[in-house]
Amino acid sequence: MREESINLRSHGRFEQSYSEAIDASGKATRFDKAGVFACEPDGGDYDVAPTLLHYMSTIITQLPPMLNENWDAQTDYSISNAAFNAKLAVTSSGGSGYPLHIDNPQGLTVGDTRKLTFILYLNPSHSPSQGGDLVLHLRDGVKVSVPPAGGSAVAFWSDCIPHSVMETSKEMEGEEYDRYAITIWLPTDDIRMIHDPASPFAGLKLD
Ligand SMILES: O=C(O)CCC(=O)C(=O)O
Ligand SMILES: [Fe+2]
Repeated sequence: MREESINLRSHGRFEQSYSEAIDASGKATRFDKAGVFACEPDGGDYDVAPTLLHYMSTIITQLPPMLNENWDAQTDYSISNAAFNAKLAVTSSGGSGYPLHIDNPQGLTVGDTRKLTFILYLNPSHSPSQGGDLVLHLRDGVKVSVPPAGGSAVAFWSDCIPHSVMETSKEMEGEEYDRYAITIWLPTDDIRMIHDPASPFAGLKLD
């Protein structure tokens, strides 16, 4: 899938990636993420990236029912397989990263029902010295680092888990060190689960 991602890139399918910062009044401002480029693969990419598209459709159809059968009555997150969005992102080698953010900070105020962020890393030759770890900022200052090693996958709540991507190493430049990841966001069918104050992760802040 890394090869397919590189081929999509050489077909000009990646664009500068941006994020939104939310100020105290709740207003969102866009800013570019330096050295990060993204592509939203769709059916038209099938010829170039068939494995990626099969993978995406397998996650979208199989992950929600697998998760949903495990919830109990109090915590039924009702992950949906009716809709999704997916993004292939490359974070360039040589010092690029993502600032601390929450994927779905605004939630229902902007009609965003994304609940689960699922990421698969496409970096089979990753070594720890390349940097680019995903860092999840949990309660009580607990931070969990996930190296973006090929084949590793991580999932977290889109509406409440602050996370960042550490800079890729400035000493290791070159295409072979570019950090590829595919992210799939799954919404919930139960909108009460978005920014649910009863969630054990409610109220985590970006600091
Ligand atoms: O690639 C990663 O590890 C995280 C990406 C991310 O945070 C995002 O796309 O919102
Ligand atoms: Fe994110």
